[in-house]
Amino acid sequence: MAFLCLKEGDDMRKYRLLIDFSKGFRLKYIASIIATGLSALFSVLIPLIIKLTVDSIIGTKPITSKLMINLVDSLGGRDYILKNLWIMGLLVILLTLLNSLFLYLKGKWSSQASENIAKRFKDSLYETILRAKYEFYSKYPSGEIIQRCTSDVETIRNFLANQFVEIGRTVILLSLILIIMFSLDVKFALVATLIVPIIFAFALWFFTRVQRQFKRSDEAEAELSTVIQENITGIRVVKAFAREEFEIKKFAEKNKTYRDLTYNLIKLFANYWSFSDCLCMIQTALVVLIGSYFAANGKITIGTLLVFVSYEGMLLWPVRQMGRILSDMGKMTISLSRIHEILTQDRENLDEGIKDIEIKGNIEFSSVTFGFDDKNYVLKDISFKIEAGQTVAFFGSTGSGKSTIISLLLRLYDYKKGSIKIDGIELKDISKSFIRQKIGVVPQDAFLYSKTIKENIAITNPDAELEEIYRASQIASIHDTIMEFEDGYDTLVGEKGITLSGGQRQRITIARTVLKDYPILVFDDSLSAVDTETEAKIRNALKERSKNTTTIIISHRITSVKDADIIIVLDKGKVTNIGNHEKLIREEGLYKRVWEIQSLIERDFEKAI
Ligand SMILES: Nc1ncnc2c1ncn2[C@@H]1O[C@H](COP(=O)(O)OP(=O)(O)OP(=O)(O)O)[C@@H](O)[C@H]1O
Repeated sequence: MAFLCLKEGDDMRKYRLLIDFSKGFRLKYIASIIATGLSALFSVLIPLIIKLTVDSIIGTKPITSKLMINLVDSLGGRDYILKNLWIMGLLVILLTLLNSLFLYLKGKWSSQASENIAKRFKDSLYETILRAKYEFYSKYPSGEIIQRCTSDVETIRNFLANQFVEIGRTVILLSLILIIMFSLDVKFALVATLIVPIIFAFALWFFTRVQRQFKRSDEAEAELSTVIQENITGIRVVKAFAREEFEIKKFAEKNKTYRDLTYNLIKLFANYWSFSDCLCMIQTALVVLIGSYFAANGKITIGTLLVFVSYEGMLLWPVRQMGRILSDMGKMTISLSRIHEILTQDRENLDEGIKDIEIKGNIEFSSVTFGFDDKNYVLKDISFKIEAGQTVAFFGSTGSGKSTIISLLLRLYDYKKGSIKIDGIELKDISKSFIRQKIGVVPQDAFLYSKTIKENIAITNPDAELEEIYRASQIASIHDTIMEFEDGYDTLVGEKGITLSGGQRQRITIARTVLKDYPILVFDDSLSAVDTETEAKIRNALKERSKNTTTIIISHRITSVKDADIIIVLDKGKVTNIGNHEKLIREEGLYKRVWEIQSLIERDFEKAI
């Protein structure tokens, strides 16, 4: 899709974005503007027909316009129409109907185009977000991303559906009205437009100023939603720490700020509309008073007076709206920039690199140094070697860099210094999607979708037979628990479904990972909520399942890592000790210290029971 190919560039690029995204719907917009032009024309003709009737059919003023002469002739001539005045009434009804028809078509076409453009924006944003480089997710908070995909797109959709075509309608309507007014009577036209520039300037000034208030009110509303969302998600914390009173007060304060800002906005609008109405009334009164004076003195006809009064009504509303539209354009431009910023994010190139090689599971890190930025290194000169089929554990204090090693293995980030080899091939040369299909990770955060347990497990292998799913769950020691649920594997998980314990969630994510045959398996602190006995059962079942799988375990618990072939101890991004349990409990270092403390606690616990 050509409209998806965006690169960073100057400010005009964001408008280019809009043009690119409207591809295929531009004709609809053109048709919509033509329809709006026609509807404006028909509405402008109505007062002229009334003028013709009053001045030249009922009255005796000669008809000067060629168009009107032709019209009267085609309707049967002046005398015939005078006897059948209903013809003019019918003509007015016909013009009103045509006006309505074209207004309907305008709305229909512009909505179709804007809805489709908004859909394109959302699809593209979603695709970019999913394909973005991993850094992207730490750069933009999720709330911010959601806001750009929803309210920013909505601002653009609204502008394209309503204001964009409205600009066309206003320009056409104003042009027609001004041309007709000035061709009917220049002096009276000047009177009829005397205050119009002031009304327009006032509208523009007000709506530009009010944008800031809108922004503050929007922010206050977003804060209110965040408080609700955080407290509902974290209701256990609220209850456990008896924070209800505090949270209720916090909400009430934010709610008050929001109410005050909204109230302020309503007040501002009330002031604006009353003052603007006042200006419009002065303008209309000027037309009626001076127009009546001109008519009484024979300077203009009654029909002309009627036309001006009608046009004044048609003219003032779009002028006021124009101020709003122009300031909304500013709002739309900001939304467009925010969307443009997301759409120009670098995407991951998943396919580039070596594919279709057999991964056995040999891993070698040589002097790898890595930092999320250029100043602070999280991994410093890391070297180790893992042979296919071995179980390796990373042990270290929190923040020591254990998960970062896995991120590098998955090519979520690229290392700049040192070398990582998988089966002798430099990791950077292997395709990202390929390597991710070969490394099964059970992450720290046991995330489950709002689907059934079966669907959650089968994510890694949607074609898996039920028997295979059962087997994976048995390895993860969760099968019996699932069978105890009323709906078994069809039990729904998530907000509308069953509430699972942390350990149950972890074991379901383990079942999900072992359902597929990965040559390398990673358990990133993913057994922390499982008791040690169940953990041992899971590890034994895993060993039995595949002797050739390289298994990487990350844990703070000695019991989780002590049976590993190699334990790699990390401290502040450096490897401090490497060896098996027996070797490490004899060496001075973090492992020995933690082992001593944990053994002491276990002994005390056993004595107590
Ligand atoms: N995306 C990121 N951007 C910047 N810094 C990060 C990022 N992810 C992790 N870090 C930092 O890198 C360091 C190592 O983090 P890492 O998650 O690898 O530690 P860990 O040993 O797995 O810790 P834990 O046992 O608590 O999970 C920490 O100081 C952390 O703050």
